[in-house]
Amino acid sequence: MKAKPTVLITGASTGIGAVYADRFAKRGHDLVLVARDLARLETLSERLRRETGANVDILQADLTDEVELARVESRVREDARIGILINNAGASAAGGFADQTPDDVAKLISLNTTALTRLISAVTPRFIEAGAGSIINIASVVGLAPEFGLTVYGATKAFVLFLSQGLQLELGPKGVYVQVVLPAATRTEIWERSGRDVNALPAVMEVEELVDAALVGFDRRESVTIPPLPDADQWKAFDMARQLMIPNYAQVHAADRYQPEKALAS
Ligand SMILES: NC(=O)C1=CN([C@@H]2O[C@H](COP(=O)(O)OP(=O)(O)OC[C@H]3O[C@@H](n4cnc5c(N)ncnc54)[C@H](OP(=O)(O)O)[C@@H]3O)[C@@H](O)[C@H]2O)C=CC1
Ligand SMILES: N[C@@H](C=O)C(=O)O
Repeated sequence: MKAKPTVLITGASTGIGAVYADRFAKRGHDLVLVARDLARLETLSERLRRETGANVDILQADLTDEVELARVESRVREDARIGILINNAGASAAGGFADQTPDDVAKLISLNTTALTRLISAVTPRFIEAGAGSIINIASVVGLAPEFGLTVYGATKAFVLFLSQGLQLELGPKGVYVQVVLPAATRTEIWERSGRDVNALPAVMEVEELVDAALVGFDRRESVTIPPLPDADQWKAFDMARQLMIPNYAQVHAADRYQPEKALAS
């Protein structure tokens, strides 16, 4: 029987990534776990080896560090057993845009977008060659809602959504499946790490429920999975409205409302 693909998960030391690790190990996959906290990665990998018999490798890396990121890129580029890449590592930042320093902002962009994109870029040629492979990108509903006030974080998640949708169009026909997952507030350390009190939120999903729901979407080969959204038709209508505008962008002239003579008259 053909071996199940190995799953490389970034941000696997805790939270959403650690639950993905648990679920894929229980489904019979070997794992490569990536994060900075070696002790936590070891504790998790020992448990998963013991409980499931999975082979679990650890890659300790700070994905905002170019040299350490390059090691993870080499691994996904060269290890032909890795057939599923889960780009989960991510962080938020305390305060609003004006409270965040240029360094805070750069670090957030580097982790949430640059590292994620570089890993996809490293793995893609191999997946295309194989005509198979899956990429799961963890975005956020915050990427759809500037109203939440997490401006740079939300912008990175909007990037992840757009990137994933573009990759679905480009790589889908080549046999590569790309899923983007948009959780809403989920009980993990991200809140405390970014100076927010999770208990002050109006509704919080437990992390196991979030991951199990995202995996239902994965098994259905959904392109966009929004576990907390009760009515899937709302997303479909939103995406359809976007697509309906596309043919209207091809114009030789600016719209009437921007014609200077008409603008003056109105
Ligand atoms: N929880 C929520 O409410 C929501 C979360 N998300 C997204 O889900 C993903 C997972 O977040 P969540 O589990 O909640 O957060 P956690 O803070 O619980 O976990 C984040 C994970 O990313 C790792 N990580 C953080 N910084 C780095 C780094 N520089 N290099 C490598 N690994 C790093 C952490 O490990 P270590 O510290 O060991 O490096 C940890 O394993 C993120 O992309 C987040 O944006 C989306 C919507 C809602
Ligand atoms: N993790 C949250 C923000 O910090 C979210 O994406 O809802």
